[in-house]
Parts: sequence; structure tokens; C-alpha cells
Amino acid sequence: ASSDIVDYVSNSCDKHQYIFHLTDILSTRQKCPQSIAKMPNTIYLLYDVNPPEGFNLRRDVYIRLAVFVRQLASRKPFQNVRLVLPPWRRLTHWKSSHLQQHSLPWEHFFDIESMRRYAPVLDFPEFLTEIAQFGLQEPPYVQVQQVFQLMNFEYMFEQDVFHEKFEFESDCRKEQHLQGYLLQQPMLLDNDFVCVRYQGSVNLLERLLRQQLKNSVGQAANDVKVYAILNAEIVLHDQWGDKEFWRARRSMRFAEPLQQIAEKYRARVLNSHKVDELVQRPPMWESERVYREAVGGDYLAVHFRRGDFVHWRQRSTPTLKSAATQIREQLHLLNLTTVYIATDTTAMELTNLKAYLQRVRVRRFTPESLTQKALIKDGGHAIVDQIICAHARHFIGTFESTFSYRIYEEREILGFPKHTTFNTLCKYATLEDCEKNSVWPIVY
Ligand SMILES: C[C@@H]1O[C@H](OP(=O)(O)OP(=O)(O)OC[C@H]2O[C@@H](n3cnc4c(=O)[nH]c(N)nc43)[C@H](O)[C@@H]2O)[C@@H](O)[C@H](O)[C@@H]1O
Repeated sequence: ASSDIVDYVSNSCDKHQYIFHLTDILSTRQKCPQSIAKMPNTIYLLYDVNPPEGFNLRRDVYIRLAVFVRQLASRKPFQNVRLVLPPWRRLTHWKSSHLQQHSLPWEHFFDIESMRRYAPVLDFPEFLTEIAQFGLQEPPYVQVQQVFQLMNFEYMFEQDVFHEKFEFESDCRKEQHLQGYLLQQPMLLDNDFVCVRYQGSVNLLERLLRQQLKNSVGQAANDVKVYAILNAEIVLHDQWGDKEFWRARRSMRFAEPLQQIAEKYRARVLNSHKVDELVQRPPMWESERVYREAVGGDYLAVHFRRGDFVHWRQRSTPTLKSAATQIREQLHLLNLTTVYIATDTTAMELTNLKAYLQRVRVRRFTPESLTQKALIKDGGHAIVDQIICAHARHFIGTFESTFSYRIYEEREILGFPKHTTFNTLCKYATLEDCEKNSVWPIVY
């Protein structure tokens, strides 16, 4: 089992060092290390999201929980609550089957220290290290005292009114819900599994947790508690797009190595340099202020979502020719000659798209070596695409793609004028008035 744990960290730290460290911790588990002595009543809140959901919706679910946990931590008895980031499974859209894309920690993609300055979060390997210090009953296994399997209500409205509520479901069999990833983690032992029908904002979770704590009065008050919430996407934002949302969102900076790869690419291929882009990028997100003067690099960026959208979203997904016409028109308006295309399309489609864009410089990021590809993986590649799009003079996204939404948000943080950001590819190049993505400007 300890080799399972090591799997989690094999990408981020030296295996042998880690085994040594873990053995050390386990052998001294009767003592109470300084680091946890001040942590009575620690509650670890694990969570997971519906398996088919993509990367960028998962980022949004994180924000719902981060805002909640930050506020919860200011109220008794939750001062020592920790939100544990679920290890990344191989997502449906991560198609490079030769890459190891299981059990990736969040630090692979995000700057955890930056996120932690907003809310008390722990990456999964950090959680395993920290909880081991409490003295596990069955090391290296971790007892999850209660698993809450969230489910939607069958009917959302009662007499046309939407009420916030939760109810325990009696017809609940754990075997039906095992496709989730979190519970497949070999070191997590789950005790009690309950299904909860849930509708409402994330704040309703506080009632659920308080009820749970009341029911566990038999345990010592300062016992460490581990709870897991499955299908956490069912909880809604308390307030989408308010100041707290944006604080959590701004704290979610990408991992530095991915930022550097994107920066080098912009300089080398797009001749775009930090100093000329005039984007807002203080070392810490806390120093960001209202700003709309970003200029960006001398290129148009387009997120052209294909993949499953070609079949399931025919109504809004343009053909290659239509997309090319819109790109041409926009380049003409901006007096630019370079377009950066982020896309999940096939090589064949890309060649066809380029054929419609003769005399336009079409650029697209590909990892410079197999080593870099293996290092950043499909998720990192997508993030590099997002960073490059975020720094362009002008951006056009895909209708109803969360991948594009996250680029909009990034550009809002960097300080671009709104009209350069909230643009959407239309199905038909001739249709001025097509359905557009909503505009959600940043607030401070
Ligand atoms: C309708 C829903 O849309 C959701 O997609 P949508 O919101 O675009 O956005 P995501 O949920 O992120 O899923 C799309 C995934 O496809 C890859 N991908 C898409 N566009 C690009 C790109 O420009 N560059 C790179 N490198 N990768 C890309 C990437 O792995 C990304 O996370 C889907 O996750 C759901 O399964 C469902 O289909």
C-alpha cells in the first residue's frame, strides 16, 4: 500500500526520500508533532466530481468549495477545516494513451501555495503526509468516517418554487456509485456511506456537516475527522461572479513551469514579450487591482473546440471554412497577420483549416520534445494553450465551452478591455447576430 502512496508523489518528489519520510512519520506516530499539536478538531473535506466531467468544469467546482471552506473556517468548530484536492484521474479528453495520466496531484497544473493563500487546501499527497502525523489506526490507510454521495432530487421545483434542501435517501447502495475515482484510492477506507439528495448552494453543506458532527458526539472532540463528498458538482455557487468568486479564481494561478513554457513560446514563435503586452501580473494575486490597459501580443487567438462538439453541438459549431472566414475578417479588422489556434481537432482538420487560411501565419503550440510532452501531459498542454490565448491582442472563443470561459476569466484578470475578450465563433460566417457567450466581467 505504501507503494500506492508513492505513486501519487512520483512525479513531484524523490521516491526514496518520500518513503523514508513516510516511514519516519509512521514510526513516531504516538508522539504529537509540533506541526499538528495546534490542530484540534481538524476536519479534512475530500471531494470528487462526476467522472465524465471535464477539466474546466472541475476548476469551477473547486471555486465553489474553496469559497465555502474559506468562510466556514471562520466559524466554530471548523477553524481547522482543510479542503483536500482530489487527485486527477485520466480524463476522457486526455487522449495520449502512452502517457501516465493517473493520480496526478494538483501541483502539476496549479500553484498550490497561491491557492492556499485564499483557502485552506491540501494537495492529496500533502493530505496523506499530514494525516499520517495524527497516528493512524491502520497505517498507511486512512479512515473516511463518512462518505456523502450527493444526488439530484427527482423534481427540482415544488409548486414552481425552487427550495434549497437536502434529504437522506434510504434506497442507497454503495456498489451503484463506485465508478467515482476518489473511493478507488487504495489507501482510503470508507466507513459509512450515505446518499443525500441535495439541491442548493454550497452553503447548505454547512448544515450537513454540523448535523454529522452532532451525530458523532461519542468521539473525542478533538478527533481528526475525514469526510468525503461525491458528485460535488451538484452543489451550486453561493454567488457566481462576485468578489469572493474572483478572489478564489485569481488565487488559482497556473504552475510556474507551464507559465514559463508558454512565455518562451510567445517570445520565440509569436514575438510577444511580457514588457510589451502590458498585462497585469504582480508576483502575488493579492496585489492585483482594477485594470483595463492590457495590450497583448501581436496576434489573434482563437479557441476552436471540435472533438465531441462537432457531433453534439452542431447547432453552434462552425465548419472549418466558416471558422476560417471569421478568422480572416477579424485579422483584417485588427490589421494583424498571425492567428494562434488552440484546438482539440485532428491533424487532418487542421491541415484543411490552414488551406482556407493561405497567406495567414497560423500558429499552434506543440511540445518541443517527447520529454516535454511526458512532463506536461495533455492537461498541461491544454493549459499552455489557454495561457497563450489569454495573452493575445484579441480572443475569440467557442460557444458554451468551459475551456473558453476559463480563458475569458484569465484575460479579465490580466486586464484586457472587455471587447477584446468576450467574443464567440458563430456557426455561420455571414450571421452577425449569432448566439454569444455571456459577459461576466471581473469585480474587485
Ligand atoms: C459539453 C461538454 O463540454 C466539455 O468541454 P469544454 O467545456 O469545452 O471544456 P473541458 O471540460 O475542459 O473539456 C475539453 C477538454 O478537451 C481538451 N481540449 C479542448 N480544447 C482544447 C484546446 O484548444 N487545446 C488543447 N490542448 N486541448 C483542448 C482539453 O483536454 C479540455 O480539458 C466536456 O468536458 C464535456 O465532456 C462535454 O462534452
